[in-house]
Amino acid sequence: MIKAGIIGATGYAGAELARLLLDHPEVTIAGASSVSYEGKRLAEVYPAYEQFTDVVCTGEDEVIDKSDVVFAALPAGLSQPLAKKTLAAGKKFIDLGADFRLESESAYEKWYGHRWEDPALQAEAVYGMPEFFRASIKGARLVANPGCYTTAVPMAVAPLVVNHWLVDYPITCDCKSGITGAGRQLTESTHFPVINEGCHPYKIASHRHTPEMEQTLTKLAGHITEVTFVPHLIPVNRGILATCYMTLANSRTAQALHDLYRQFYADEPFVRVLPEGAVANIASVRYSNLCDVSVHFDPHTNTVITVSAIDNMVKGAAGQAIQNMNIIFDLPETTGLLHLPPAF
Ligand SMILES: NC(=O)C1=CN([C@@H]2O[C@H](COP(=O)(O)OP(=O)(O)OC[C@H]3O[C@@H](n4cnc5c(N)ncnc54)[C@H](OP(=O)(O)O)[C@@H]3O)[C@@H](O)[C@H]2O)C=CC1
Ligand SMILES: CC(=O)N[C@@H](CCC(=O)OP(=O)(O)O)C(=O)O
Repeated sequence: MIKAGIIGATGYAGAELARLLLDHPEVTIAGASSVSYEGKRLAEVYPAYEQFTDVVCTGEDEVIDKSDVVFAALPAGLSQPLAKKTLAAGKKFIDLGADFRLESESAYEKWYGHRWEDPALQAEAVYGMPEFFRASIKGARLVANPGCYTTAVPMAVAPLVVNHWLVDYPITCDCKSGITGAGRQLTESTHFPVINEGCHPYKIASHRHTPEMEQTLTKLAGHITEVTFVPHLIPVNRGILATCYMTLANSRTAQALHDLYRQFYADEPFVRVLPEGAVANIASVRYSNLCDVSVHFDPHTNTVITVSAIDNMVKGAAGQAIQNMNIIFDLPETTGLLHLPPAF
């Protein structure tokens, strides 16, 4: 069995990792860390886990000592020293935060306000989006797991970007997120009466996921690819919906667009390209590692509109991290991750 440790186990992403790892047939949870709840059982923090785990929250070093693979689900800036310690101890490190995602130190400093502590470690980190970068994840010691919006948007647009079917950049990305995307800490802007019955655009054209999306899409396209990204908070617990608008370089039929998407994702176990006429919806991917993608065409303006839906806690965080772990440990990629979403 693989011994997995979770640093930041009491946060939303850490707790979701625990839920999924408890269901993974090749893993035991060897340790979980918390500063606020040190000495408490994780099931005391999350009563839903009572009788499923006895794991007790400890300090970070104890988790690293006991684990073969360490997942970190911490606020930005805290993972760098932990990754160094974990790798020095001969173990693997998967970071759910942003400390190793950006390939430019100045971009990391600009958007996250921290410096790189060890450029060699940054150079070693691989970006953990299996659908696009699977080969580099195999054998990696340090994986930067993508953010939630930065998973949903590339999934929605990659077939068109990779095959150079688009004429117009930037790509317009209109995204919605469930409230768990903001983490467990209560803030004024995530308070129930503020969120409930609303739909709040925020950080319009100034969100820190913009450079991360552009980094991924630029790699896939082979040339600079920009996005105009507007996130919105909506009153649901889970889910990211990305609606992306793009202009085609040449006129294409709706059939050709569907064929392109179906072929591109044909071998991807977690991507469902929906039949023509169906529309991706966050309700249909809840609690699963699935990404639903639907493709739509407006012949009047030669605009293609694609919609992707993921669960931000699963494919947008903990599930994708476990998918990366499966690849690193040479397990079938779907191990412990094939959960059917509830129908309603
Ligand atoms: N929520 C989401 O949908 C997604 C989140 N992520 C990323 O995952 C990471 C965790 O996010 P999320 O779970 O939402 O955040 P939460 O705020 O819910 O949890 C943060 C965790 O970090 C711990 N923590 C906070 N400050 C410190 C500190 N100074 N030292 C040690 N531990 C600390 C907290 O533990 P305690 O108080 O118990 O010590 C808690 O376990 C972030 O980097 C986030 O960007 C990525 C994709 C999606
Ligand atoms: C709703 C909400 O607040 N979402 C978060 C993104 C969550 C995420 O993916 O976090 P990181 O990429 O920072 O790890 C935000 O907008 O910053």
